[in-house]
Amino acid sequence: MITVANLTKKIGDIQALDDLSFSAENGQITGLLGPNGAGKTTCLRTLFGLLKPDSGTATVNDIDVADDPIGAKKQLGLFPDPFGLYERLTPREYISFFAELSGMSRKQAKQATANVIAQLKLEDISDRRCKGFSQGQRMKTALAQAIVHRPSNIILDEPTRGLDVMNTRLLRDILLQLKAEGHCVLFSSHVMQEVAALCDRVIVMANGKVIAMGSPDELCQQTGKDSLEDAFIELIGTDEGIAA
Ligand SMILES: Nc1ncnc2c1ncn2[C@@H]1O[C@H](COP(=O)(O)OP(=O)(O)OP(=O)(O)O)[C@@H](O)[C@H]1O
Repeated sequence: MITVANLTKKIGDIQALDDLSFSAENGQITGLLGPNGAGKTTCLRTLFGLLKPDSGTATVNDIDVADDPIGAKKQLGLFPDPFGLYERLTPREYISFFAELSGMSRKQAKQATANVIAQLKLEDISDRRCKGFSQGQRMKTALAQAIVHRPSNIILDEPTRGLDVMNTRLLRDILLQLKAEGHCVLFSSHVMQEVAALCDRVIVMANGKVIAMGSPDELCQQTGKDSLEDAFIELIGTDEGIAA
């Protein structure tokens, strides 16, 4: 479970997070939906301990990220930018490097890497260098890295960016599988269809604040609209920065 409580963060003159509070439950996919500049990335970076909030707390399975960053990270998988893979490494080397960073012994890391390679059906590329990989191959390698240590919580920042339809569907299936296994999945997006199709709960954000939260159906009911897209525009007051 992931909880943020009263998070504030000012970057330069911009109030990127403004008293932001919400939680994401186990066994659910929670979407952080907001227009460009809403503060989604800032929130996720704070959760992963990459940014220090000015005030408020971020906790992962009740571990305060600021007090125990290593303990919190063990419970958290971060889906990184798939374009930032180490090109000289093979997926097997890359994934097991991160498994060891999470605190596993070399032997445990080797086994965990073999398991995740089988789970994501990466066998055909697992011993090729990442250089030249397609976007889908990169996505799967990045995701394998995020889940190799079996974290109970996974956060993903705009995971479908740059993916084609097939790979978007593949990622969707993997997220649904993680949810079915009881993981807490939190992802940010400004793509309405993706959020409507996947999320049990949606946190609507703008200007660093929570504007509304609920299931896609509840948000439609709250606003008296038929689609999440119309509900979102009603809540935010504009369709700027949103993709259908
Ligand atoms: N390093 C930085 N320097 C200056 N301003 C920043 C920095 N990081 C974030 N901001 C500002 O903080 C606000 C929130 O940015 P953030 O990247 O968290 O939004 P986002 O919701 O992830 O947007 P997007 O959908 O465009 O990725 C924006 O106004 C952004 O310009």
